[in-house]
Amino acid sequence: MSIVMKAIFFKYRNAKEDVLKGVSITMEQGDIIAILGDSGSGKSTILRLIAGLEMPYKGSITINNRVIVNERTFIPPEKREVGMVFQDYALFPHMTVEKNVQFGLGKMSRKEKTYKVNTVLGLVGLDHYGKRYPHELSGGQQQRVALARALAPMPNLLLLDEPFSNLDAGLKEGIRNQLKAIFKKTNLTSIFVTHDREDALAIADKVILLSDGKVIKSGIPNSVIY
Ligand SMILES: Nc1ncnc2c1ncn2[C@@H]1O[C@H](COP(=O)(O)OP(=O)(O)OP(=O)(O)O)[C@@H](O)[C@H]1O
Repeated sequence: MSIVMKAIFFKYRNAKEDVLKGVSITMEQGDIIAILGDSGSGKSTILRLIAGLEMPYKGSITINNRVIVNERTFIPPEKREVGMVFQDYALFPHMTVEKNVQFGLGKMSRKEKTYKVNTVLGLVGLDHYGKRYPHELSGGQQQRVALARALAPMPNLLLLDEPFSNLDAGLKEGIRNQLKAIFKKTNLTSIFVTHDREDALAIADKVILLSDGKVIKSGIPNSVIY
């Protein structure tokens, strides 16, 4: 899954200024990309555009050489096979872990669903937690359930918005390493947004430094962050 964003310009309705001012990013299959930047620099907006929740007024995005958006094309979010994990990873409190993960799997037999749910729970190290409810889990475990839920439909691309924001320092390091291992094992292309240089250094293959809606630097973590 390679993704190419080319000269993207974007403005929110009712806003005066462009939020993205000619953003170009290239990602290769299996890459873990970190978008690093200050609050308000436009990081989440990039994810929203890739997911299809917003539309640029100029530029194009292609996934595996297929145009998903340009002046003439707009592939709707549900047809993009893109998974997303949001900042607050809201799990459904009244559903067990299994049911939470199953949510969004669409049409398939019960047997198939059970297989998928068990596979992804195994992947995130929560094999025996399927029958628990979210409030019976730690913050880090809840975050892993959210990740399992996003992985279950086997997306081509996973977008993560500040996935570590609600974790304390101790938990964070463990989860970062686990995430990296899962992504490498599945060869999943992933993009995560963070304002924390440590996160980017620890997990990314490539870092995109964003400032005021523009990419000001990109490359391997050590060449971008010091
Ligand atoms: N729905 C919206 N309507 C108008 N302006 C918006 C909307 N969402 C975001 N913005 C503005 O767009 C800019 C970029 O927001 P974005 O959420 O992409 O930044 P960010 O880098 O992810 O910030 P943070 O790290 O604080 O989440 C900000 O100035 C924000 O106020």
